[in-house]
Amino acid sequence: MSKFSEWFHNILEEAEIIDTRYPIKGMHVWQPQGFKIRKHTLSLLRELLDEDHDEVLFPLLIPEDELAKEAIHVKGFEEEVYWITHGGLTPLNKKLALRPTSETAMYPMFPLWVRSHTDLPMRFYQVVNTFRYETKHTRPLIRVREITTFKEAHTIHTDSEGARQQVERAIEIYSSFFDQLGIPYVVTRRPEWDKFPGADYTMAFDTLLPDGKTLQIGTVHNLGQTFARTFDITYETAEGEHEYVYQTCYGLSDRVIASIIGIHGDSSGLKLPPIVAPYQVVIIPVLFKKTAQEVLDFCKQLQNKIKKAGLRVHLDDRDLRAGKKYYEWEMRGVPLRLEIGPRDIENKKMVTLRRDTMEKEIVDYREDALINDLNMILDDIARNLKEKAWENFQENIHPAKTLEDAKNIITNEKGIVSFSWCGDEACGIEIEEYVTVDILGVNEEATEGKCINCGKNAQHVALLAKTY
Ligand SMILES: Nc1ncnc2c1ncn2[C@@H]1O[C@H](COS(=O)(=O)NC(=O)[C@@H](N)CS)[C@@H](O)[C@H]1O
Ligand SMILES: [Mg+2]
Ligand SMILES: [Zn+2]
Repeated sequence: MSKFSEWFHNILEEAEIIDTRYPIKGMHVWQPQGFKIRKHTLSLLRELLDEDHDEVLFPLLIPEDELAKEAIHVKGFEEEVYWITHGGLTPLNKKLALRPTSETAMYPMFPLWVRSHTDLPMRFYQVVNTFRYETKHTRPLIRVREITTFKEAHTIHTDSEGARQQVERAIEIYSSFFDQLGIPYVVTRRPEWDKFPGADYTMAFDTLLPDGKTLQIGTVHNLGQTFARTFDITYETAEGEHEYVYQTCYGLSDRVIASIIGIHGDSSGLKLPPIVAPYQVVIIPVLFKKTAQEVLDFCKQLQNKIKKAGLRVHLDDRDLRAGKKYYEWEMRGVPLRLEIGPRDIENKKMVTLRRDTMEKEIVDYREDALINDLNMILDDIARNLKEKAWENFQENIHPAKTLEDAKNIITNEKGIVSFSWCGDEACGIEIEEYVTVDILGVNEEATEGKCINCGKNAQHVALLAKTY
């Protein structure tokens, strides 16, 4: 996968995921196949969030003075904000920002919603497009200027313990989400110098793409009371006092879909986890002159049976060579293919091809157990995709004893380097400069050992990697 970037761009085009020919850099079109994958990914995410969040929808535009209120936050975004300056031919007396994220759209409204401690906790999320004028190299789904699939959650709590617990809860939700997609990840606390602008601390999910670079696929921020003070979000305590609230926010984006494609894909194309596949099963009838009608009739009722059981199934009865059909559905990543010919019907057999292993099998066609048999295979495909992805991920985490080791690993193998770190900012910046990549953060406390750079006692096991 040394040519991962080329492979990635090709498969987006060939599998008709998105069309990057839209005439604005960093903004792309979701085509039907990609849109379906996105739709199924989002329905899985909503299922997880709807447990204890309420979905809302805020305006896209943010008044300039609201955006500017939180100094650190606006500093972090001032180079990335798109502005609206006119309504038709009329210049606006107040510029309007396109949301880069929605803290400054939502938080001016929260004082109108939050009155008493009995109103809390509140947990909202929205799935919207956000806009960031990314100056670094844009890449489809990975670093875009219109983030079309931005899920942002924003929660409000009476005390810091509530916010801390919500951060843990968000990490559980994201872990379950990525686990169901078979995407491996490491969770770290971002270094002070790389946290979300305005946050007390940032927890981040990083995965690894086949070119050995990590991709930040989700972040959870503990905002403390910073935004509450800026936007005057207070609640009345049981004792009739007024206290500032504590907040968290956590976000995911199109990068989740980039990871599904990039991590599970292979040289034949997409390999989709059944849970997000537009078609989970494709039926290919093997047609000969004499028996074509009989086979087609059989496959039609097979398709109806599978559809009725709630599986997404497609019958490809086009007048095309079978081999052409096999190539296409393998490229589009359909998890399971059934090939049905006249002899199979006679012998009560069917030929299955699993996209994850590319293994063909002749299995019994068991009329009454068919749906169960198919679900067993699909579940096994999901499990196998996840296992293979985690194996590969873990193989690419390398411990480094010295800075030299770290630099060599990053230069030769890329991947993720784990090392002992004192946790001191100046030392951390020195390490980043020497190894010329980012410290992802710390993900567990170190008990013994010396800092890889300054020799002081190590406080943490830290990770570093070349990132997107
Ligand atoms: N230009 C971009 N293209 C694609 N995904 C992006 C881009 N910028 C950020 N993301 C993704 O969006 C996630 C959330 O963005 S963020 O800035 O870290 N956090 C927020 O905006 C907070 N308001 C939480 S919702 C990031 O973890 C990253 O996965
Ligand atoms: Mg950014
Ligand atoms: Zn150190």
